[in-house]
Amino acid sequence: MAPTAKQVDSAAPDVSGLDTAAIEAGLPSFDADTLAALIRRTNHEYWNLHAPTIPDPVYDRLVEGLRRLDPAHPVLDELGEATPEGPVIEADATASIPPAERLGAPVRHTRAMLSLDKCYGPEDLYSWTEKFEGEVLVMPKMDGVACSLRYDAEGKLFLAATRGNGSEGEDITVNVLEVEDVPQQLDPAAFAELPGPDGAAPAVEVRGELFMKLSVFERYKEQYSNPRNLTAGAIKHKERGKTKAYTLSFYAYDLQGTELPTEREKFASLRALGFAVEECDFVPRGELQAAYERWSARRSADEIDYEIDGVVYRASEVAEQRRMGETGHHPRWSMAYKFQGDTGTTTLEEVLWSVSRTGTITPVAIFKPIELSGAMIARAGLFNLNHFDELGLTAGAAIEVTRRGGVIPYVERVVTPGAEGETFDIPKRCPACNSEAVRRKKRDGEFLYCSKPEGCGSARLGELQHFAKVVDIQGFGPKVVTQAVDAGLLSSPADFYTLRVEDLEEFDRLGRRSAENLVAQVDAHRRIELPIFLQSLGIDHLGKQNAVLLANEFRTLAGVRGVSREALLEVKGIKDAIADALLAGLETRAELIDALLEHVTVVDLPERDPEAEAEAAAAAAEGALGGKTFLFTGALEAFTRKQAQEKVEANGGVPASGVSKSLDYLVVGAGKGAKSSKQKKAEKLIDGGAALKVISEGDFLAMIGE
Ligand SMILES: NC(=O)c1ccc[n+]([C@@H]2O[C@H](COP(=O)([O-])OP(=O)(O)OC[C@H]3O[C@@H](n4cnc5c(N)ncnc54)[C@H](O)[C@@H]3O)[C@@H](O)[C@H]2O)c1
Ligand SMILES: [Zn+2]
Repeated sequence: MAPTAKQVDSAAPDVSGLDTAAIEAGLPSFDADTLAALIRRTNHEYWNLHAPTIPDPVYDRLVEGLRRLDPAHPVLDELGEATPEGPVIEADATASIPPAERLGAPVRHTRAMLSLDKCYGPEDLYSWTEKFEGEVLVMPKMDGVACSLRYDAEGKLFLAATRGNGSEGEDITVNVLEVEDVPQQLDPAAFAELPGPDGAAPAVEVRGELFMKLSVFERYKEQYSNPRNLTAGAIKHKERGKTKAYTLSFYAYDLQGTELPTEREKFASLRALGFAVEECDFVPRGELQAAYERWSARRSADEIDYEIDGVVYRASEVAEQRRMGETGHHPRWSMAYKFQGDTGTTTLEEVLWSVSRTGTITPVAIFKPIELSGAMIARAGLFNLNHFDELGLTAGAAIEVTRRGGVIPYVERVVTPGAEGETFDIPKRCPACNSEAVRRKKRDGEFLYCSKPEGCGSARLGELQHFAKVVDIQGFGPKVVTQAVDAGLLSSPADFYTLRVEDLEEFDRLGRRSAENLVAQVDAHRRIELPIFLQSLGIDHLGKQNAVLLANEFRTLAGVRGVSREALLEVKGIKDAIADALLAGLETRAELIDALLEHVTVVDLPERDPEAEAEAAAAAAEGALGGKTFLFTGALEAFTRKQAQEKVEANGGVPASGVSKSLDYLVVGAGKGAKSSKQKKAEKLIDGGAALKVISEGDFLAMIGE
């Protein structure tokens, strides 16, 4: 027995609880079944409930993800609206049924109304336009309800149908007759001139979008969430005579059934036939991205009276369209470039130059954090030098930022330049290794490169991992560090301290939980003991042993930084060559040290007290803690709990597991926080006469002579 729909559903993964953030985080790792289940769920929410729960760009990524993993998946044919109940009527056969009798009936389109292929940036757009010859048509991507209109041999409208699921739509003819924008009779002169196939009369089909102007929607905006939903409701109204009052509009974007050779001629004909074609343009190839940006700017500035969610490009030559053909999903000769989620305006603070492992030096805009499509964004890569030059960034400029594909932060344009007009220069040298920086032309624009990428990239990866390892920031294996470097998030060890959950969770197979752990790890290491700090810098000859030696000798970071060659040579074990290497290393790392100090506190050693040192040395020799028991409580600052226990054991003491009368010392951490229950219990015992002592972290360190 074939499984019923219900059984199939219960076998599908449960995705009902996933919200936008969870979906975005999981996208890179979802399998085909999960993607399919999510697409089914969000389709239903969007088309049937008219209540989408995720932004369109995220939905589009789900579809794209599934198309990549399993192009033949049945869910990909289920996109769109559910077909209404009842026997399906062929489009041509509707002509013999009075429109009023077929309102709401399912209608089979003569040719499927396909979806559109999507691109998310200038790279995809330009590589698509390289696939054909001739002019490119650019139109707004209207956010309304797709509609097919069919005219008979006299040029009279006999059918209007929705797109539905692409192959079958819904009859809306009687209602469309109430839409003034839709001609019921084509202009006879223009119609007579249309070239039909092989000299026959053309069977004209006009496709376009029914929509409601924003100025009209004003009247309804209290009761309806958006003009598209209201348009859908108005055009499918089951009661006669109700549609007219909504004053819907129609944008014609496709004329079929004629032998016109170009889109230019088709659009001229549409106008002559009586359609009010909104703006559309034939744009030189070099200006396709600019056309997108112009529509985006006009939309942000409220200069257009209808909702659009992107622009649509189309190869104008019909011969090229035929050559390219279509997939089951979309024509290959058209491309939608959709606006990406929210757009926001913020203030540009700085431009950093981030060096990838392979030596590409990319400008990164740093701006005042803004929330876009549910995430806080504070930086955006600037793609290539052409984009950087075109933007004309100045410090303090108001910039418009989007998330491409609903995810990737992108600086669209400068809204107003900064008051001071301070510009940003393209660096002459690689910020990572100081080798010369060179400009090179590639297919998709000009880029900046480090002239010595061999040493540059791998050396920096090593430096970053060395830092994380020495400071004991866990979780930053080569995979994570590599991705962070490639994303422009990490180029110096100081950058660990500015990593944010939102950035990391985008990484391959990472997810929110792990991203949070990584950031927590970094946060837990904002106090670094001097010897560890010195060792973390990755200076030649400044390994663990010499770091401890220098720290013990010079006590403070300032002391180490200001050390003279003579003073260094007086330290036992430090010879000429090593002293020189250390001094040179400290100098080249000066910037790094300063950058780190903006995020971390280096715990210096206490000032030297020769007497105490002698005592401590003597005590250490016989085991300073003499078999006493120690327990630690509260937030320890100078060492971890594990290190504390090791110190107890190394100095002849015994770590205890709880507060009791037999405990000798309770060591209270120097970190802030409420009194612990251990400390309260210990104080009670002391009040009751126990010999137990409560001491500070510092007292403990003094006992063991540190
Ligand atoms: N957020 C969600 O949960 C959710 C769920 C399902 C669908 N959606 C959204 O619904 C939309 C429908 O998806 P799709 O892939 O079927 O459509 P699409 O995005 O591929 O666009 C195709 C449609 O664009 C319209 N269009 C507007 N202007 C046009 C022009 N100038 N030229 C050609 N076509 C033009 C046509 O009606 C056509 O049917 C998408 O935007 C998708 O993101 C969202
Ligand atoms: Zn370099």
